[in-house]
Amino acid sequence: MAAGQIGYGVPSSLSAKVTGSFAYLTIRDRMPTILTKAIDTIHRNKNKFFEEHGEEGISAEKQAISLLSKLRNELQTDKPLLELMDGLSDTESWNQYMQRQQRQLGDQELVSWFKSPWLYVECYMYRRIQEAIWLNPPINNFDVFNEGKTQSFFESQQAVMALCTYLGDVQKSMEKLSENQLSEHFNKLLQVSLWGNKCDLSISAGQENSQKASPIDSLPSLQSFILVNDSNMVWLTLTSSRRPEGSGQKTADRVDIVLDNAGFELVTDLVLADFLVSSGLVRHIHFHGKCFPWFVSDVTANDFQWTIRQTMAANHKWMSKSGYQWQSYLNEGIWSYHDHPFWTQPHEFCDMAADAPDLYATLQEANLVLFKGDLNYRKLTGDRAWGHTVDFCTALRGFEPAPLCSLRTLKANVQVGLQPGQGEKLSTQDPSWMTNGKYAVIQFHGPKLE
Ligand SMILES: O=P(O)(O)OC[C@H]1O[C@](O)(CO)[C@@H](O)[C@@H]1O
Ligand SMILES: [Mn+2]
Repeated sequence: MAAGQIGYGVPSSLSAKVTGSFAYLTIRDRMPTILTKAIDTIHRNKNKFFEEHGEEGISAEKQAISLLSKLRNELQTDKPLLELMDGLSDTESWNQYMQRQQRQLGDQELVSWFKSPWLYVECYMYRRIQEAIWLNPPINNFDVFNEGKTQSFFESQQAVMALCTYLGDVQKSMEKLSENQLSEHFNKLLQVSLWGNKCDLSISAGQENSQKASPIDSLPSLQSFILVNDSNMVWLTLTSSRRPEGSGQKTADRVDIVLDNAGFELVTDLVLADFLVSSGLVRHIHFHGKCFPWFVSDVTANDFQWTIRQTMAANHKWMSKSGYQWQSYLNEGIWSYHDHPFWTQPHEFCDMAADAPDLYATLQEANLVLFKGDLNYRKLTGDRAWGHTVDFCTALRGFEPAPLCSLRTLKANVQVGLQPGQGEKLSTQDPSWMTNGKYAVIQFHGPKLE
């Protein structure tokens, strides 16, 4: 077996054990910065807590800050990870996962920030942030990342208006569109949703990272940065799901979108979902979001509802029209929002069938599952040191609930399914191609259709 492999053909997890690696730099530099910002945000909201809850609010603020400072110190001094203490519904499962990690490490050393898999410890940090909040009523509903998410939405208003206007125009002429025109619009909106993923707040450690230009106009110049483009397979999957065979019925029953970030990215996902439904390509959309604030900018139920309300309230005809349309899709059950604790756990997706069989069964009902973003890609591939030419299917290790597609800009050093030599060429041209968010993939796995 080659060095760094845990079983036949399965490479080891990325981790900060490799000094100087992206994982190492993230844990050493970016994660403490995120914790410092969370502490600062709580502190800045002190007056609000006092106004709302009096002295109790102030002491909860102090206590939450002290837990987060302690967490930052544990991280920076590579202390062993600690069991969660908050007794919530997912606590036991997190603590069991820690035992699992410990068994893999053996009894020579303890599970710790710089020794354990990067995916695991990064997820664990967000769960510990949440523990610090949950343990401190009356501020236990506070979202430390809310300000950044709402700011990113407001700063992208120009782009959102341009996108909603484009959608409105397409919808006006929808009846007259040829199959080719429909597929062109589909490709554009798929790519807008792809590049929407450039705008997450975690890669920039919470720095402003919004979209200002018109998203449709930017597409041609971004085309050459798409390293794998399986959009044709996605289109064929949608159009061949028109069931039953030969009946002339034109609609795939369900597409699931596993959401990533709030702000501009979420709007691009909603616009794509609106197009899929209003064009008659798809009957239902299930959105999957997070149960609590996660990886700085990820969508929670609160962000999802807030975004739709803001879009409805916009002082722009096409934007507010879109917002009202989205709300009515939700009211009519054409769209629905779901969350499941598995999305805020550290597991690789190949574990889903065993560890969250109910969620796996839900995804099996979809004709297509779209996975947005970098973290979902890391979980799809297990965040492992795969060679670039390894098949996507191999890296999925049996995770195939339904035809699936990852829409991801590259922000972590795992990328499979490239052509021989493609990775090497990119490394020469742009050494940070895997982490600078400039490149992207539309990577599909499912039955190959003609
Ligand atoms: O929002 P996305 O696309 O999942 O990106 C988040 C990514 O940013 C990072 O936090 C950057 O380190 C990665 O850990 C993570 O994969
Ligand atoms: Mn994210």
